[in-house]
Amino acid sequence: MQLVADGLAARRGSELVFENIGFRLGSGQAMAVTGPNGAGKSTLLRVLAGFLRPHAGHARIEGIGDGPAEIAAHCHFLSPLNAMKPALTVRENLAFWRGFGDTPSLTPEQALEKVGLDHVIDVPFSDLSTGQRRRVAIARLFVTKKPVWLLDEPTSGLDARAETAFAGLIAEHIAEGGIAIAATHLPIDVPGMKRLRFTDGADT
Ligand SMILES: Nc1ncnc2c1ncn2[C@@H]1O[C@H](COP(=O)(O)OP(=O)(O)OP(=O)(O)O)[C@@H](O)[C@H]1O
Repeated sequence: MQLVADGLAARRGSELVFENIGFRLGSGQAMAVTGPNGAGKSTLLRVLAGFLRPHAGHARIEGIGDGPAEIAAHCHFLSPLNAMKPALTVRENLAFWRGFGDTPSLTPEQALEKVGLDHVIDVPFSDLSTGQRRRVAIARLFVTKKPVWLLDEPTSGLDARAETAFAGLIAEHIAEGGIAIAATHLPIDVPGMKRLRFTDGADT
């Protein structure tokens, strides 16, 4: 499996955010996307996930198909907003996401163990701390299995220990043949991680 971007350009409103972005990531590879605020890192992830139509170029997962629906079905998108319902408990939120995907994987209990948070399983999401919310959002990556992880500022709000643990989870995911792309301002210590740097304006 390969995630391929060819000559990608994206607009937000009338603004050209970036152009001419190309890369190829195979199974077992991870890439960090870095650059200043507003450079287009989140926009790139949204284009890759199929949420935004590129202005030019295209993205595809070779071996799967290149339609936006096929790509979306094979990607987890971890947004800074966490995508959890505040009034539901952690268990209920993770059970919802587990039922939502095509390929259920770990149970909510097992996924929470991955992020060291099994003790909050029956707590409403709204009662968690910022870092705990982020860790529950990370646990979502494990309740359904998808080979491509698109991670927008995944370690924001995490303490140093949780940051290291999450780098280990990414390393585990790619060792099992997955692909991960993280838009980040904070270094993520995954051995062999590739880099794509956006400069102010748009090019690499
Ligand atoms: N929903 C939106 N509607 C219109 N313009 C947007 C929208 N979201 C982002 N933009 C614009 O697109 C450009 C790129 O934003 P993007 O969020 O991709 O940057 P980023 O590199 O992820 O920034 P940050 O480091 O602050 O997260 C910015 O100029 C921003 O103002």
